[in-house]
Amino acid sequence: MTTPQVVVHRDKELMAQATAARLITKIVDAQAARGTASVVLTGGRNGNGLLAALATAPARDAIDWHRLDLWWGDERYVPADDPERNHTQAREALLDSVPVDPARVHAMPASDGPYGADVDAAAAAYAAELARAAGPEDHGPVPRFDVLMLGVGPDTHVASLFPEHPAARETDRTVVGVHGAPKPPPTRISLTLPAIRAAREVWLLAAGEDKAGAVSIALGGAGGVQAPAAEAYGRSRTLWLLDRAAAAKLPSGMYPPASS
Ligand SMILES: O=C1O[C@H](COP(=O)(O)O)[C@@H](O)[C@H](O)[C@H]1O
Repeated sequence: MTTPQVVVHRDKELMAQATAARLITKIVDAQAARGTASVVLTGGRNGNGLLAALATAPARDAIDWHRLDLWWGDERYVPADDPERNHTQAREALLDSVPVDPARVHAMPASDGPYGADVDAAAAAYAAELARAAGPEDHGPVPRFDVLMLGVGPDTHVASLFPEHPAARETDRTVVGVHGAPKPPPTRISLTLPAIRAAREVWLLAAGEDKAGAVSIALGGAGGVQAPAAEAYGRSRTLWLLDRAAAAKLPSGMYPPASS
């Protein structure tokens, strides 16, 4: 487990812009070192805010978009063109305006796709796609993603791993179908904590006062079943990227002064 590092920005707009700049640098460095980069996207307000900031960042053209693999941490199991899909929202915020290679955009299956209503089969198919992408150097069933991003929900959920739900207890499978999620829509697909922990870096995003309780619980020593965000960490780095409102309930000694 890597010890979480906490960075606090003045507000959610600055947090999105600073995280976009951080992500550009990380992708460019990974492409220079290994030829390609792999990033796991998150849905939700902060994930989409980051993608929108990336879309307007002048330095976005430093990324070689053709040599970037994009995966998702979770998906709402609805039809492919549903506006609630994380993939649809990512396309609108960024992906439709940059030259990504469609073969490297690994969207999770949709409910009107080949698996129909069988979300467990859809999750197994995504696990198989991840396993095919993993090389010997990854030493496991998923690639060592360069960056895996997670929006933190007000209840401490990350991806579609909700507190006390079976998916948050999964220790074997890398991707699971989620049934009866407390946040709509109830049927979802999610990476599990073991898959999340395969990433080199895990970045947790939280902005707004409705996230302050979740941030303090997760960083205050809770377990991963009660607070899934608490046990989402990367192999070499775990970074919590917050705005002041989301950090309001943390002890001030836990992080450096917020950027102004
Ligand atoms: O439903 C979801 O919610 C979380 C957090 O979303 P937010 O709007 O509260 O920031 C998100 O991380 C997840 O990907 C998404 O499916």
